[in-house]
Amino acid sequence: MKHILTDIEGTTSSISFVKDVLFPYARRALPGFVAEHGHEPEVRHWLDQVAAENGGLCQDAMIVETLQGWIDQDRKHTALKALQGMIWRWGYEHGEYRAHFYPDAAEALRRWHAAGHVISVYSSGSVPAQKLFFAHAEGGDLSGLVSHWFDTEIGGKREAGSYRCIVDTLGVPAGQVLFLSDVVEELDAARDAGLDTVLLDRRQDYPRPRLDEACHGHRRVEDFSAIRPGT
Ligand SMILES: CSCCC(=O)C(=O)COP(=O)(O)O
Ligand SMILES: [Mg+2]
Repeated sequence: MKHILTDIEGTTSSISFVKDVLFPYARRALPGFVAEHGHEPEVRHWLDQVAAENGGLCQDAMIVETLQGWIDQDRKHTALKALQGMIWRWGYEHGEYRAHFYPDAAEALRRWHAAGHVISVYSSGSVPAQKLFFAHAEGGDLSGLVSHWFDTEIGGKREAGSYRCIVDTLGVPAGQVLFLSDVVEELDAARDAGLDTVLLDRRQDYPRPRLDEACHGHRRVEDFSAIRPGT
């Protein structure tokens, strides 16, 4: 059976949900979260990393400002993603929002799982954030469909080495893994590592279709119903 490795934002779920709901929520909650939890070792570890990487920022207010700037720039920094995940937990658990999934994606993930395909996730969102996202999916908990979770602690999504590490962890030949993403550079890296690839080019996220050379030779689909994982 084929292993399916999927991205989240722009692939299973809309970019707008992440940019217009999750990011602003984290941006607003960040100062209060750092004031309340900044002394906890798990939080302090990431705050100190941000401080050290930015010339030794000495006040939490400066770290918060740096992190808010990164949210505005959509930086996929591991420390920011870890802290965002901790903040989003409260919002999910208190019903502030549910994670958006395109119906075709939720349906295909259920069908592929039932058919025996192994499903894994690779997203810039931290692993705890990914698990929350799937557990609080709009149409019901999807977390039980996923066997393995990967984030940027394994490496950047545009680096072939990350996909080699993922394939090693999965313990299957690279050619048996199908990677789904909306970002061509991520698919290029996965293909360099020997994975099969499909580009998600959803009209809701990318109003102008990416055709021909913009697809870099990756198979292009507009939703999950057109994907056949094979055997
Ligand atoms: C799953 S957590 C919310 C998504 C997120 O923070 C993010 O950066 C998503 O990036 P992706 O790699 O899934 O495109
Ligand atoms: Mg994406």
